[in-house]
Amino acid sequence: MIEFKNVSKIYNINKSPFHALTDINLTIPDGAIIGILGKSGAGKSTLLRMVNGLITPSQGEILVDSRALHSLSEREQRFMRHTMGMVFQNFNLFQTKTVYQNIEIALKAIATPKSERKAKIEAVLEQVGLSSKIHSYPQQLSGGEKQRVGIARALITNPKYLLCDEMTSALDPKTAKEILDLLQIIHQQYRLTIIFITHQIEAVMHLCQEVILMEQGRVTHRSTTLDLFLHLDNVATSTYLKPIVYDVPIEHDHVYQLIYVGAILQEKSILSHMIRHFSVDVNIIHAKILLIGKERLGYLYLQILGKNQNQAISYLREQGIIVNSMENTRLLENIDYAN
Ligand SMILES: Nc1ncnc2c1ncn2[C@@H]1O[C@H](COP(=O)(O)OP(=O)(O)OP(=O)(O)O)[C@@H](O)[C@H]1O
Repeated sequence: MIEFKNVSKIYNINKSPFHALTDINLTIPDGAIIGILGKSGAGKSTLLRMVNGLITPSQGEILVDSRALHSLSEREQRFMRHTMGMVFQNFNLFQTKTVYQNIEIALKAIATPKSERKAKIEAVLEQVGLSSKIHSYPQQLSGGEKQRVGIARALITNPKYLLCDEMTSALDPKTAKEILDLLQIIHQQYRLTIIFITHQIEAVMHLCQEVILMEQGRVTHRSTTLDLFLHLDNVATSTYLKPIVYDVPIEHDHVYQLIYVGAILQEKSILSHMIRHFSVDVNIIHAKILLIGKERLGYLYLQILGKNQNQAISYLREQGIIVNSMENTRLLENIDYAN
């Protein structure tokens, strides 16, 4: 388990203090697969690098498996670092070394006897689907393959924690998805704790059960990923997430946003029932289905007209559907696309 207790980090920039992290309190339980999401400069990398002691806090403390990092001797810190694998956006591979040699470096660091290295490296390369590239150099590999080497190098020391720093940000969407699928398999197989920092919400939606949002050095939200999208309107810092859901201007009156999990609308014929029973007119403005892990989350924008409009909406809510009025929403004007 990893715990942050009142952790702050102050950098000195041109002799002025700069608060990169402010009063972070977090617990990351063993076996979690957790996404830390925020815009560039939010403090994600600083936070991640504190977990393995690469950056020390200015205030507060970090506990790994109930032991405060700052209280560890140098030898103990080295040992603790070996329980943590790290994967980077830019792969951090030695260009003049082969795939085999790049991974061997990690084994040398923990003094694995030479006689044991070959079998371990072959096994981990098979695991990440890269056996055929064992003697290739990084420049002979695609981005996805380089990241597989990065993952293999992180896994070879049997870490308990996997720290992922924007690891899919340099990859095209299809390759990124393949890498995330691989991480999921690794997570299931080894029950690793995975901390995945990113500014890509799509990666979090695909991989992470839980999400932490960061803004300007603070944690502003934590929930399951599904809950984040069920209640996006309640999340103060979600303006740059909203285009995922709201990508059309809503110019009509009496438009409501319906949010529901799974296929409940079709299975229970809810809309047909509502239209018949309450004699309302319904126009579909926009519809979208998001995949959160294996769960389907539906967003439906409906114009609902008629004198029984309010009863119809109450009925939808009784069926477990979240209904938000889009009245007075100036959607596109409010969206901050920069991230
Ligand atoms: N060594 C440093 N010295 C001074 N300022 C720093 C240092 N490292 C980071 N910062 C500043 O701290 C803030 C947080 O940086 P950090 O890299 O943790 O953010 P991030 O969310 O990971 O951003 P990105 O997604 O762009 O990597 C930024 O404003 C950055 O400029």
